[in-house]
Parts: sequence; structure tokens; C-alpha cells
Amino acid sequence: MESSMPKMRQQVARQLNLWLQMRPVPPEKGKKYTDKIISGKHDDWVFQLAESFRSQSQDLFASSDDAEGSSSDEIQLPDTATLLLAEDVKELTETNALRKGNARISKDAKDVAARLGTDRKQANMTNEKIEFVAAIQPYSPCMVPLNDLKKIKLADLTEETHHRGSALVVKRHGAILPGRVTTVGAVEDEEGEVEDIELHLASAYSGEHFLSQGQCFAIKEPYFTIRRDNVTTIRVDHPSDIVAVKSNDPRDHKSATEWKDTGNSFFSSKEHRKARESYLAALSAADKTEQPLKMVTLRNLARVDLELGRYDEACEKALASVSDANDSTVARSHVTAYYRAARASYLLGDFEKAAKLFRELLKMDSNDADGKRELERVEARMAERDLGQYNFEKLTTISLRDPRLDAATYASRVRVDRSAIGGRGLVAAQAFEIGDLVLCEKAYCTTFASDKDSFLAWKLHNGKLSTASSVSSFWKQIVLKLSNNPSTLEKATTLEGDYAGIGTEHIIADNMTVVDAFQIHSAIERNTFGIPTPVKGQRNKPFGYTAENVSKKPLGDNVGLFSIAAMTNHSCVPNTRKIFVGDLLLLRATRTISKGEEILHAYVQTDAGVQARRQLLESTWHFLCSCKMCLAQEKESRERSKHRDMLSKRVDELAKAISSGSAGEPELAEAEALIKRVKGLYEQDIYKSLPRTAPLPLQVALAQHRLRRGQSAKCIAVLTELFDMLGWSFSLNNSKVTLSRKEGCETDLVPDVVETLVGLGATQRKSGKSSQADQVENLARKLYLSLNGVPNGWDQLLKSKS
Ligand SMILES: C[S@@+](CC[C@H](N)C(=O)[O-])C[C@H]1O[C@@H](n2cnc3c(N)ncnc32)[C@H](O)[C@@H]1O
Repeated sequence: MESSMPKMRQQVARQLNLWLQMRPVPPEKGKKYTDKIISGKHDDWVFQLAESFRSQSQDLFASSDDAEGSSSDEIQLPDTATLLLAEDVKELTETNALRKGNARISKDAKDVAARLGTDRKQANMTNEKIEFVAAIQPYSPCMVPLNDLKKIKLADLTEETHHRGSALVVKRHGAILPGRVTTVGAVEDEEGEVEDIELHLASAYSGEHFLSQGQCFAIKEPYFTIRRDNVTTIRVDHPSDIVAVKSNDPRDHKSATEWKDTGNSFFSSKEHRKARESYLAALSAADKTEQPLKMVTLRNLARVDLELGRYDEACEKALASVSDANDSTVARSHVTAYYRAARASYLLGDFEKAAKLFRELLKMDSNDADGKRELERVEARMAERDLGQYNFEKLTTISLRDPRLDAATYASRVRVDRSAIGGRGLVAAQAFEIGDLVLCEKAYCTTFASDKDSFLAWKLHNGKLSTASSVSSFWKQIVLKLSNNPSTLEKATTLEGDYAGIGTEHIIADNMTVVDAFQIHSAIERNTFGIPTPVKGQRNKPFGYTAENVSKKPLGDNVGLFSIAAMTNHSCVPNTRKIFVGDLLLLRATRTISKGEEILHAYVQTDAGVQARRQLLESTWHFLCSCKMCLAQEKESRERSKHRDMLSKRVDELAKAISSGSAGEPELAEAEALIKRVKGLYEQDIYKSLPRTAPLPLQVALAQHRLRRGQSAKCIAVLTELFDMLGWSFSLNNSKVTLSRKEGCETDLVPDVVETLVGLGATQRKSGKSSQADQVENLARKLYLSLNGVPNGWDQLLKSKS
């Protein structure tokens, strides 16, 4: 173990370095932390890493807050759970190899309980550590019903294996330690044998419930293994591997009415899972004569399923409750049932069904205010879905309070097809102009760092320690959402990943949808989008809102799954730019796109060097980027790019001087010469129409300067050259204004360019050239939209320049 430590440290340092490259943290700070890890002053180097991440995170936020003059003491560190290290995994594999075929050693129940008590104390003591998740060798969930499995006992667990074809029936023994990543505890079987149990991420929701209830449950095809501390344990990773078992306890024998009433009181106290189980028990206890009771219970079940996010079932149960004519309160209860079924359909995004059900409801009671309001809501979603009619101003404001927006997906302008670049791709179903909305997609699932139940975890996967992020809680959320709503399974199961798992099949066993937690993990690794957080006082969009009412930036990332946008392949010179409004992802065209052309966006920041971009693309998405920009930059001599980098300092200095008004004629002449020099350092043959951004800051400053001086013609000349450098062909003469480009780019255009155009339009208007002014403004508006995503702030910008 000792000998491999330096290597491991370097690996971790590399990972951390890569991560830091992508963050707004000064390089010297990043280096400090990676050096610490490499030198490894303490034996427990991972603890040191966690600590350095902690301080690094604080520094990160301190540095962003400093700029705004606020304090960093607002940072909240997350709770913790399990620590499982690379070395442990290696050690485990070795120990397990030794164990194979040996008999399980019976555990002393008192010892287990005592150990759990100690663990609890330790868990509390280490409450400030960042959690670790270890992705183990994936294994399949059980796909057969409990009745088809052979019942075994704890004493039958003899090998470190998955015990396919068997099931254990157990209940909790002693305390449990619920964690966000892993819940540990002990279970006992009928024979009084005791064994440890670990419920990991996805299985924690269902498992914790059974454990905390002390209720009997079955573990299908139990995975018996050895923990890092050499303790044997049953490990559960898939939620559907845990099944409730009917209790034989006479105290649990109640009438259908009693169960229903119990369910109602659990519902009142917001104990929704317990309420659901009670209603289910009521349904199985009810006999044929109790039809009205069954109908009421079904409606109540639909209500609790809505609360639990189980929309498929909520809809089904609500509709099942309207089939009985003997119900004495038929009319009113049918309205309630339709309302619940319609709401569930709405929340599943099935607006057709929702509208149909609300209309049925209004036929029964045309005055129902809730029904009317909800039907209007559905119709608004349909307009968004069919016509792309969004009120982005309003949505942006709402998103600052609650990023999960009530909005529909608009995807009719694109289709999924085979791609010439790789696998499937998103293709334009129509032609687009610069700034056009190509796609607006509502996330299937999101985790925001500010969510109450979001947590951070360092992830250990295939021996590599990857970034600390909220993706772990996202994984947990998404598996839950898929299990709860089988009709939405393909939102994640059809996505590309490294581990195929159980594929796209809908498998139901014991009334539960089987979701392969490892398959989903693999799919989200490749397909998750990071969503930027608006930070107080910082523009998180080129022009857009400043996030005045966001008081602090929470620790961690915001992530979302957008299944349509996930089909988009990458290019470093993409034809769309992505912008987020809450949990909506917008793709705007950055150049004209023809019908049938593949839609591309940039997975990484395109202003990073070609090597850094390629490295990141390869490590996360496993492909070598061969877009035009990568090929050009690969061909270019390093001397030329180094030379440009050297000149960039002077470019920035001069740009600053010109913008502040302190530059005189000599500086202006130097600026013009420098632009020519930098331009000459790009090889024309290699770059052709690709963006060349090195002189951009100086060109922008110069164009603005000319405009301020009222030198419109000179301003137009600078702008024409600037656009040419960015790969655009721009022409502005007395009769016509045109702008077009062959290649797109996500990060080349800066807001200042658009502002200069707006200013130019205003100058033209003042000098009586109103038709030309209209054209310039129209063009500026398109660029504004392509850059900003939403029209917010455009009117103010126009007014400020007029
Ligand atoms: C988010 S998915 C995009 C959709 C994917 N092509 C599919 O069929 O599901 C990302 C994966 O697409 C492929 N991909 C994306 N951009 C690519 C590119 N420029 N060149 C080659 N493969 C690419 C890689 O396999 C990558 O891991």
C-alpha cells in the first residue's frame, strides 16, 4: 500500500489540477493545493485532500465574494458519509479473493449493536468531512419477482458474491446510521442471525424507510461482500432489490377502514411514504363489498402519489377511482379524481392528456375554478411547446427565486438522427438565422447546489478520484425519479454511456420498475449539463440579469439532465450557444444553419488551448475532437501562438488605456500597428474563416473610441476588420447592412461588440440615416439574442444609447 502512495497522490493532484483549470480560482492557489498533495506531509493524504478541498472551496468563494466586498462566512459545508479510498478497493479485492469459498462467520448481535453505536459517535465527530463515493464494479439489479427466488438465511451467505436466484428476508437489528451516500446498519433474520447492511446512494430511499420502520423486507439476490474495515456486509445498490414483505405480526392486522384512516393521519402529518403503504394495505384488506371505500382509498393514494412524485401511478389510481357508480358522492369525487389524474399527466409533461382530463372535469362542473385555472396553464405550456412562445423576462425573474420553472420543452425545430461525427446527433429540421431559438428544453431532472438535500462527494471511479460535485446527489435523485415514473425511463436509459446495464427494457418485478443504478450513473457521467449559478453582483449572462437577489453562491455544482440536448455533439466552433434560464436550456444559433445540418454546441470552454480542450474532451467524453478549430490549431506552429500570447499583455494594456480615455495619438497609432502584427501571426491558409480572437480587446476598444469621437466611418472600418477576424463577413454601406459567417463560435463575440453596434445605429439615426439605423439595430438585436439567450435588457440597452 505504502509504495503506491506517491503515484496515487500524483493521480489525485492531476485530477485536482484539471478541475482547478475549469474553475475561476487563481492558478497559484491551485498549485498550492496540488503541491500539498504531492508532498503528502501526513500519512492520511486523502484526508488532507478533503481538507485542502474544503479550504480551497472557501478560498474560491472568498475570492469571488471579495470582489463584491461581502464576507465568506456564509459558506455552509455539507454533511458527510462514507470514506472509501482507492487503496481500500485494492485491499478489498485481495481480501475477497482469499475469502472465496470460506464459511460466513456468525456475528455476535451485541457486538454489532455496540459497534454501530461507536460508529455513530465517529460519524458525528467527522461531520465536516466531504463525502466519498466509490463506484464499484457494476452488477445487475435482480429482474425476477420475489416468489421466483429461493429463500435463504443469513447463515447461507458463504461466499463474497451476488447470490443470484436467492433472497433473504430480514428486519432491522439495532441502530442505523443514515447517510447521504451510504446508510449502514444491521439486520437479523428469523433465526436470530445478524449481519451488517450497507445501502448505497440509490437504494437508500427505499432501504432507509424499511430499516427505520423496523419492518420485514426482502433483499433480492443479496450481494455479500467485505467492507474496507474488513467487516462482512450485505451491500445494496439498486432500489428495486429491496421489497416489502407482509408482516405476520397480529398487531398489523387491521380492517380496510382502519388502514385507510391510518393512511389519512399519516398524510396529515406529511409522512407520505407511510401513508402510501397504509393505503395499499387498505386496498388489499378491502373485500368486494367495500367498493366505495376502495374508491376513496384509490383517490387518496393518487393524492399521496402526487406528493411523492409518483405521477404514473397517481394518474392510474385516480382514474381507477371513477369507475364505481355506487359511490354516493360520485359527482364531486369524480371531479377530484379527474383533477388529480390531470395534474399527474401535466407533471409528466403529457399536456394532451392533461388538457383532455381538465376538459372532462369542466364538463362535470363548468364552474370549477381550479380546473379552469389549470386548463389555462396547460394551454400556455402547449403554446410554448408548439410555438416557442415564452415570456423569458418573467421566467428569468422567477428563476432567481426558484430555478425549477413551470415551462414546456420546445423541440419541434430539431430532430435526432444519425450523425456523421459520432453516434446520434441533433439535426436542424428547418433553417435558422443568427440568434434564432433552436431548442428550449425543460430539464428532466436537476440538482441545484442550493437544494436542501444536495450534497458534495468526491467520486472514486475506476481507481480515479474525480471532482467533488453535486453529481452524486443528482444520481440519487434521478434513479428515484425514474423508478417512480416508469413512463419516463427512456429519458435516461437511451443515453450513451460506458456501461449498457439492463438497457432500455421496461422490467417490472414486485410492482416496481427495475432501474439499474450503475447504468444511470454511466449515462449521467457523459450526458449531464452543468448549470451556472447566478452570483450576487455578477453578470452571469453577457448582458442579462445581475443576480441581485441571490445572496450567496452555494458550494457545489448545479446539474441537469436534458435528454434532447444530450443528443447534441460537440464542436469547438459550434453553430449554437447554450444559455440557461433556471432549469431551461436554450440553444441559440450563432450563425445561419441550413435545414438538415447537424446542430453542435461546445462541451468545453473554447478559448482554452487545443491540448487542454482535447484532454478534457477525451477524459470525460472519450473522443478526440477533430473539429476545424482543433485541426487548425494542431497544424499551426507553436512559435506563432506563443508569440501571440506574448503580445496579449500589450493588447490588454493598450485596450485599457484607450477605453479609459488616457490614450493619445501615439497609443492609437501603436494600437493599429499591433492589431496588424497580431493578425499577421495567424496563418491565413490554416485559419481561413475560423475565429481569430487575439486582437479582439484592442479592436473593440478602438471601435468604441472612434464612435465616441463621432468618427462613424472609422468605427465601421474597425468593426469590419474585427468581424473579419472573427470569421464574419460584415458590410455596411448606404443601402444595406449584411453580416454572415461560415463557422460559429461560442465565446468570441463579446457584449461590447454588440453595444458598439447599437451605438453606431443610434449615431446613424441622429444623422438622418434611419433605414440604415434600423438595419444595424436589427442586426445587433440578433447578435444580442445569440449572445444573451433571452431578450431581457435589450430595450434598456437601446434606450441607453439613443
Ligand atoms: C452527450 S453525447 C452526444 C450524443 C451521442 N452522439 C449519442 O449518440 O448519444 C456525447 C458523446 O457523443 C460523442 N461525441 C460528441 N461529440 C463528438 C465529436 N465532436 N466527435 C466524436 N464524437 C463525439 C462521444 O461519444 C461523446 O461521449
